[in-house]
Amino acid sequence: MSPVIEARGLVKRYGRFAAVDGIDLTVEKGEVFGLLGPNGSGKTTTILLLLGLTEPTAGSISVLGLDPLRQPLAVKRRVGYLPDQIGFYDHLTAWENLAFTARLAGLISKEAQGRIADALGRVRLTEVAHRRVATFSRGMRQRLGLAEVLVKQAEIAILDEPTSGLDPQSTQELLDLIRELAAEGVTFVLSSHQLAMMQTICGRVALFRRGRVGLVGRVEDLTANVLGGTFRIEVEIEKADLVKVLAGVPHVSGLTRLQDERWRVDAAADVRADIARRIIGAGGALHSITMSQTTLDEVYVRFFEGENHDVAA
Ligand SMILES: Nc1ncnc2c1ncn2[C@@H]1O[C@H](COP(=O)(O)OP(=O)(O)OP(=O)(O)O)[C@@H](O)[C@H]1O
Repeated sequence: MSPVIEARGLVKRYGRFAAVDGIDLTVEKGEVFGLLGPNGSGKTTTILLLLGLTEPTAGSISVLGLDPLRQPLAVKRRVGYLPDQIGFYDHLTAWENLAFTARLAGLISKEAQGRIADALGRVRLTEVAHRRVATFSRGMRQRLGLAEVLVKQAEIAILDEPTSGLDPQSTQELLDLIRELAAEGVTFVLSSHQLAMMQTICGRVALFRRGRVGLVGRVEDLTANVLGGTFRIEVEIEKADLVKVLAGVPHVSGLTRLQDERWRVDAAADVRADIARRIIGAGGALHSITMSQTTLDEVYVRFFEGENHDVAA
């Protein structure tokens, strides 16, 4: 494991208000790491701290082994940042915008030409390379943002709401590109409220709550932590009392009646075979037994609903 981002005890205060209130974060090389949380929970402030765009009140940050505050230019050179509204020069073409990026990255012209052509090819913008960016759709702008990451060969890309406003196909294309680049070792930090998208792309996510990271981990692990069961099994039965049938079955953590004979079982393991055997053994009729994946959406809703229960570690 080689961490590319490490934050310890990070605090950012505005006056007496702590926008970031003691965050510890470790992101490994090649990870796709998600920042989630309600508006105002501190995600953007954390990103600004990582980029050296604002000064921490306390704590330490290391990005690619650099201190963003002391070495902001080195960090900017090696980290790509795509804010919600990516700022391109609209009156310039895609190619010209990337040429500008290349110049800032200190590339000589010949090397820049090759990289720009390759990057535009990878993000499928070759055909519109010489069109003004003002005419680009949001999906094209997002892809051009990733082309920038490619041109400067950024090792980390931080993307804010990368798929908001994109149609399903453009979303898919962007996510495929992110996956490809992550497989090549680029580390991604994504901040988004689109939970279903985050669940498909992020290896780990951090749930922010009032300036702190309440939970961090793989979605499956958060599920176990927040919902008490990783596996959700739906059972449709007849002529059996599921409450009695399941009494004492190992790994079962919850039972909810959804409709007359439809039940949901929460369990810490895949206990479908065991459940089926017991229902038949009790003389019941088993109409269906299916397992559904818990969504990040449910984890999120339950986590923030549970403010008073304080499920956070
Ligand atoms: N420059 C500032 N001065 C004062 N307060 C600020 C400043 N920047 C951010 N804040 C406050 O810090 C808190 C955290 O803001 P931040 O933008 O980090 O939240 P966020 O999680 O990114 O929210 P969103 O999901 O809306 O992007 C908010 O209450 C915000 O009002």
